[in-house]
Amino acid sequence: MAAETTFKAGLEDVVSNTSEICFLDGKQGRLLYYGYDIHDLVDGGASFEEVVYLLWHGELPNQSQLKAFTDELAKERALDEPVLDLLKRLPKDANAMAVLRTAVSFLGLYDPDDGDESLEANYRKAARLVAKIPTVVTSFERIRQGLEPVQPDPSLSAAANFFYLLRGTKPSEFETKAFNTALILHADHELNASTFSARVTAGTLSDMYSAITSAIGTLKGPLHGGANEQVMRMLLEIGDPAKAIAWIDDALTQKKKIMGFGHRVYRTEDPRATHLRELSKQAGELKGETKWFEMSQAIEKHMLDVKGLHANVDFYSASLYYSLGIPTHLYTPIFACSRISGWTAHVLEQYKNNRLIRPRAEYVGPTNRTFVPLNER
Ligand SMILES: CC(=O)SCCNC(=O)CCNC(=O)[C@H](O)C(C)(C)COP(=O)(O)OP(=O)(O)OC[C@H]1O[C@@H](n2cnc3c(N)ncnc32)[C@H](O)[C@@H]1OP(=O)(O)O
Ligand SMILES: O=C([O-])CC(=O)C(=O)O
Repeated sequence: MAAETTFKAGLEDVVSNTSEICFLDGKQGRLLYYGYDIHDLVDGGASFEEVVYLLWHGELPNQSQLKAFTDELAKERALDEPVLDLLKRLPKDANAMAVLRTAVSFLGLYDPDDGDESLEANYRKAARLVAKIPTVVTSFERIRQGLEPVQPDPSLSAAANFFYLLRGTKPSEFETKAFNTALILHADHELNASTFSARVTAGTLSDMYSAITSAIGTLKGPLHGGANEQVMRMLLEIGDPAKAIAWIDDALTQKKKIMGFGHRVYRTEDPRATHLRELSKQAGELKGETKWFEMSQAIEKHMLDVKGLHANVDFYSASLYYSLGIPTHLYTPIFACSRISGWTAHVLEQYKNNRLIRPRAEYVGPTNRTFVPLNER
């Protein structure tokens, strides 16, 4: 049937809304949050909390604004008893992203602002989500390991607190700095699939928790946030840097996608990979085990040579997190611990200037068929 509008597979390059939050230049490899280049935020020593504030308010906080904001976030980190109870009752071998999706949906029922759809209430819900998601991720991991969840430490930054909740001990300066950088780099990325899905849900004027639950389910897939875990599984399967090229060639011959490569928007180096590559190198050196970094580098070079594809954000985050001693199945939940800042920023922006998001499909099925009653078929 004649299409009323042009069909673009995967909505490639289709512009769905205006946004002030994130500027992405796929040709130049530039990524800006509210006009600030991520390289400047990282090299200038910004904290993840400053970036969250920027994404929600469009301006960097001054010192007293930042103090009030970090205090607000730190106060909201602990989980209510029913949520901890739920985590204890879930199957111990459940997928960590499925647990997060379930727990976030459940958290909404206990939010004191549940049912209040004012913008002020939605900012408070956003703060609770940013604060509590790392607690959900780490608490379930400890429960899974047969350990008691740890109480959040309000004196620690978001980055340091994550390790504290996971291990019960404070992280090193390098671990905190590396993780803070990873959190900043994953915070927002314009209309990626999970953010789009959050905006579609918010666009029906459904609530914040529904929008974020949609986003978590979307991030989980291996073509999106789930790729970082698949990258590490690939590196572990290869096992030896000397075997990497043959492994990749074999996978490419079988028309398999190599996880951590390619991007819908970037046609050059993903600017986030620049930092993650360096952090992965440093983390490997500090650990005295550089093989995962070396293997990653060999694969990166080969993929560029034979396929012209660059590493994306998920590629070097894998070997970085591995060298930081983080279990592989937590890599995608960690992505969510950061991206929750961008998701909530986009949901708030959607609420402020809402229009239902409802594209069209180009119909390619049959038409004008004659109905035959059941007893005649
Ligand atoms: C946080 C993030 O979401 S970053 C992305 C994380 N995802 C991954 O790393 C998974 C691996 N990468 C991919 O699957 C893709 O590159 C995506 C999903 C990121 C982008 O997909 P699209 O924009 O739809 O590109 P598409 O899949 O059509 O690829 C275009 C061509 O490049 C090839 N290609 C793209 N990525 C890869 C890859 N990782 N390995 C091998 N070939 C690839 C495709 O096979 C296709 O080739 P063809 O034209 O000969 O058929
Ligand atoms: O923008 C995208 O399509 C995927 C991505 O890199 C991200 O979500 O960080």
